[in-house]
Amino acid sequence: MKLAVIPGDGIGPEVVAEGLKVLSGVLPSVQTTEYDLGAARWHRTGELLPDSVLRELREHDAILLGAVGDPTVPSGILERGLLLRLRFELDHHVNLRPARLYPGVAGPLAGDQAVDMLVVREGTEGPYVGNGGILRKDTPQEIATEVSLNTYFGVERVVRDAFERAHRRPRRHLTLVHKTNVLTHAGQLWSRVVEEVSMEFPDVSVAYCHVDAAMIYLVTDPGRFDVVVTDNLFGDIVTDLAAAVSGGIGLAASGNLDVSRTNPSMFEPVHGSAPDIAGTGTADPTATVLSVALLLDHLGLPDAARRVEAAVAFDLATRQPGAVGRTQAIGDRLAALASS
Ligand SMILES: NC(=O)c1ccc[n+]([C@@H]2O[C@H](COP(=O)([O-])OP(=O)(O)OC[C@H]3O[C@@H](n4cnc5c(N)ncnc54)[C@H](O)[C@@H]3O)[C@@H](O)[C@H]2O)c1
Ligand SMILES: CC(C)[C@H](C(=O)O)[C@@H](O)C(=O)O
Ligand SMILES: [Mg+2]
Repeated sequence: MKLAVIPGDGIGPEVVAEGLKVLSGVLPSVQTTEYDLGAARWHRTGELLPDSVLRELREHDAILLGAVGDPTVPSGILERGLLLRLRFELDHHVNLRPARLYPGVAGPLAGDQAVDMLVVREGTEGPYVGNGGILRKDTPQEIATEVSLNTYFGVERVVRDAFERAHRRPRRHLTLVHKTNVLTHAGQLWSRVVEEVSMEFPDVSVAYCHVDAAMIYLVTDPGRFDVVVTDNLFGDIVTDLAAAVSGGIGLAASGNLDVSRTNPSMFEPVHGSAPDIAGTGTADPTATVLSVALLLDHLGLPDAARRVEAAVAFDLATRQPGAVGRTQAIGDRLAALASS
């Protein structure tokens, strides 16, 4: 298995080091190649993602990424020019983001709320495509637009993937999260496609929820969600809240998948480079380790994936309440548990 590794910025390299410890424990044959991409390279050379590097990345079976983004680089340069360029060039149209409250983890919600959901976020369309611009810049008449792109092709393939995943889960329930009462053009397309594809999955029950109300239910009644399918921007926001109600952003994993397998898929924690804690050794590497489990599943190694998840479950169930974790200590423990 040839894995490209992009540690990136801030806590990215810290959590990726622990993810790789766990991965090499369960899959000793893994061959890794590290790519120096991110703020340091941009400062040094002005490069974000050279075409030659992109070509090399395509030769790998998968990519593991830490995080990108740095306070010394103008906002959006690394995010658009590196991270989103990777997702778009490699056609990562399904952004898989599970959120599960593990036993023993103290979530912020009152009572014993169960959280076990899978957000299937569209990854290559929506307002993320950069469709827009600025007119009359730096004048009082300035106009900025970001036009959300939604194609039948793009919506259908992610909705279909979400139904297939819902069909394989015990609860077989799918919720479309959107804002069809206001974004009527895109909303009609998403609703119609969900209705159409649902005909092929009669065993999957379907619900609809406006995104604003979904924020209420994520806090008051998260158990109502099983698979959630949504667009790129709503999915970004929904998954940070889903992470928060599942014990924190330090536990939230993701996979950016090219379901057709034409290009390597990319696995990364949901969180960013966390400049506020970078270098303190306190970043939780669990999100990266759970992203490694998603990677193993994607590569057809479910036994190894389950061992990694079981290691995380055991670690979370036995962590000292309130103790601030140390990145390396958590990684060492997870690596030992997963490979024992
Ligand atoms: N996939 C990515 O590479 C990605 C994702 C989100 C944000 N970003 C970028 O990261 C930078 C910082 O963004 P932000 O502050 O909005 O979001 P962030 O996710 O980096 O941090 C939000 C909060 O969560 C905490 N946090 C994040 N990861 C943690 C971990 N593993 N363990 C413990 N605490 C953790 C941080 O300390 C911070 O308080 C920005 O440049 C942003 O664009 C990148
Ligand atoms: C950094 C940014 C481009 C990215 C996104 O919006 O997708 C991040 O927030 C994420 O959730 O992976
Ligand atoms: Mg995000």
